[in-house]
Amino acid sequence: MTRALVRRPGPRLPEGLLTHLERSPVDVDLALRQWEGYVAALRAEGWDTVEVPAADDCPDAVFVEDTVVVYGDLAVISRPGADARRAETAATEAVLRDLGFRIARIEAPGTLDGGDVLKHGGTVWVGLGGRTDRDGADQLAAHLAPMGATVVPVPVTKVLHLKTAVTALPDGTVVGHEPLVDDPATWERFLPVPEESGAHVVLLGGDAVLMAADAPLSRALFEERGLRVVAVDISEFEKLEGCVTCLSVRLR
Ligand SMILES: CN(C)C(=N)NCCC[C@H](N)C(=O)O
Repeated sequence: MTRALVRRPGPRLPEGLLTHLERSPVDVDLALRQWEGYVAALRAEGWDTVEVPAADDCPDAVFVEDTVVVYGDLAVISRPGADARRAETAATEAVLRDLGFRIARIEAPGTLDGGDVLKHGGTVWVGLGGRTDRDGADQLAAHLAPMGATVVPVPVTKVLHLKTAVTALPDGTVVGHEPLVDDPATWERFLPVPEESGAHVVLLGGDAVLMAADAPLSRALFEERGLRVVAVDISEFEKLEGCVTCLSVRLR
């Protein structure tokens, strides 16, 4: 079964944290319609979506990816690097527990955001930067080692999260917008993309990827490689340093 966690945006979305961008007005109604479009796109591709109850007091709760790292049947509940986001994890934990996942946690003083964790084929790259520290990465490595995963820490200095800089295509090629990637040589197969949001793909299964609608040149590159692209408009979330990966957690 293919399922994905999602979390509805709340009325305080425009107050979401910003680190690298200037604040610009966020249209809450448009954001909700865009979120519904995102969820509909997942469903149309065969994903059952499970809603973590909304957290209207937490402006950034819609970015559910940051609250957990799921690996097989294990859910490692994060300890977000931003204090303001710590309250978001409890509801994610409750939902995953109910779904039958084993639960582990990143404990204080370590910090780790799910957006800093890129998994592909048994390797787990963890971005060390403003949100995730060495202790958090070490704790994640200890939780995942019994499952055969290798954690590779990598620096993140130019953007918020590792997955703001890079994600992986279905064949493991890592895609990134070079000016925002600390060290493209980290990955044996690295494909530079011309747009910042072209660096963000959600793997939908097979050769299908979900990406933002505002990266047509990157989309064309992916299509030339034989990928089927589903594009969604997420402009209101991009204003808050979000991207397509942040809005869901795929459970396989
Ligand atoms: C891969 N990305 C970018 C994420 N997983 N999360 C984005 C969180 C954005 C939020 N305003 C914040 O600053 O926390």
